[in-house]
Amino acid sequence: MKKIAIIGSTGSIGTQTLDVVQQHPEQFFVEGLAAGANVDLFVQQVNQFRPKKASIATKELADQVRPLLPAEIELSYGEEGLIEVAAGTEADTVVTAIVGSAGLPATLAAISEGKTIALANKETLVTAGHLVTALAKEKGVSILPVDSEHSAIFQCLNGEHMEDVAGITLTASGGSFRDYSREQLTNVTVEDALKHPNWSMGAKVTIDSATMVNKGLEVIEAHWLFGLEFEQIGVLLHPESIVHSFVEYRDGSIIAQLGTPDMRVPIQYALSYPHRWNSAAQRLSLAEAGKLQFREMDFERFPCLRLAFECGKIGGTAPTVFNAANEVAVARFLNREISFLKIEYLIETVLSRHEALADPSLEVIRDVDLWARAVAESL
Ligand SMILES: NC(=O)C1=CN([C@@H]2O[C@H](COP(=O)(O)OP(=O)(O)OC[C@H]3O[C@@H](n4cnc5c(N)ncnc54)[C@H](OP(=O)(O)O)[C@@H]3O)[C@@H](O)[C@H]2O)C=CC1
Ligand SMILES: CC(=O)[C@@H](O)[C@H](O)COP(=O)(O)O
Ligand SMILES: [Mn+2]
Repeated sequence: MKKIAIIGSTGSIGTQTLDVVQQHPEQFFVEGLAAGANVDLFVQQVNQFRPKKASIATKELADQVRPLLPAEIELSYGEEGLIEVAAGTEADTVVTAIVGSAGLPATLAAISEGKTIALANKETLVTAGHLVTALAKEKGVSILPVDSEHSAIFQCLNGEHMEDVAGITLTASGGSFRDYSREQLTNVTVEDALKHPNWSMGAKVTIDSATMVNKGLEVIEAHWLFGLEFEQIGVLLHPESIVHSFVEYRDGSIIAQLGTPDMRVPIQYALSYPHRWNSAAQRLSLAEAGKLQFREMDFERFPCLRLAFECGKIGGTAPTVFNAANEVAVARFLNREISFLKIEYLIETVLSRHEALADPSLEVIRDVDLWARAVAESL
C-alpha cells in the first residue's frame, strides 16, 4: 500500500489524484491533504479520506473548518501547514498539485525527508531547478513527472540509455487562441482564454497554455527532469493533444507516447510506477482520430516561448524572474486588470530590468522572486 500526501488537493490535479485513489482504494492510504481556500471541498475531502494531517491556507480558514473535521485530525495552516503535510507524515510519496512557486518550500521539505515527489507543480522546477534536483540527488529521492508531456518522455525513456537520446520534442496544443493572429489577440477576454481546446485544467495553467508560457515552463522543467541541454529540446504544435511527446534516438528511431487527453493517466503512472494499473480513461482509437496534425512552432506568434528558451539558457535567476513575472501577470489578467497581450509585455519588461545571478541560493531565489513580483505589479 502506498502512503501519499497531496498538496493542492482541491485543484484540478488534486481532485483527479483523489479520483485515482478512489479507483484503486486497496493501493493507497492518504496521510495528508493540503488546500488553499476552497473550504467546502477541503472539508468534504478530509472527512472522506481521513488523512492524519491536513492544512488550509490561513488561520481564519483553519478556525472556520476545525469544528467540521474529525477531532483526531491534526490541522495546520499557511506555509508551515503545507510543509507539515508534505514532510511531517509517514507518506512515502507527495503529489505536488499546488500551483505556482508557493510549492517550493514544501517540495524541498518533502525531499529533505526522503519522500518521492510526484511532480505536477512545474513552477518549483522552473524557479529553483538546480536546488530541487541537487537536493533530490543528495537524498536519493525520485522526482516522477505528472505533467502529461514529461510523463510521456519518462515513459519513452524507460529501459533506454540517456547517451543514446538525440533529443526530445514536447507537443503543444496551441491553447485557446491557437489560430488567432497577433492582431486578433488584442481584445480577447478572460472567458475566451479559459476555453482550452483539449484539457480541463486550473485557470493559471489554462492561461499559460494560451500564451505558450506553459510550454516554456515545460521546456525548463524537461531540462531539469531529464538532464538535457536546451538544444536537445524541441516544441511542435499538435492541435489534437494525442501524441503527448516523443524522444528521438541517435539511430533515428522515434518513440512516442499516445493517449486521449486525460490527466488521470499520467497522475496514476507516477503513483503506480514501475507498474501500470487499469484506468477509466477513454481508449484512444487511431482509426477514429483519422489524421493527426503537426506544425512547426512559430516563435514570432508565441514570443513567450522564445523568452523561456532564452531564460533557460541563461539559467541562474533568469527562469525565476520569468516565472514570478508570469504568475503576477496571469493573476492580473484573470482579475481583469490587464489585457491578454500585456501578459507577455510584463514578462519581457521585468526580464529586461534583471541582471541574472548565477547559481543562486534559496535566499537569493526568494529575494529575486519577490522583486520580480513587485515590478510586475507596478507596470
Ligand atoms: N490541471 C492540469 O491538468 C495540469 C496541471 N499541471 C500543473 O499542476 C499544478 C496545479 O495545477 P491545477 O491543478 O490546474 O491548479 P488549480 O488551480 O486547479 O489547483 C491549485 C491547487 O493549489 C491550491 N493552492 C493554491 N495556492 C495555495 C497556497 N498558497 N497554499 C495552499 N494551497 C494552495 C489550491 O487550493 P484552493 O483551490 O483550495 O484555493 C488548489 O488546490 C500547476 O503547477 C500546473 O501547471 C500540469 C499539468 C496538467
Ligand atoms: C495537460 C498538461 O500537461 C498541460 O500542461 C498541457 O500541456 C496543456 O496543454 P498545452 O500547453 O499543450 O496547450
Ligand atoms: Mn503539460
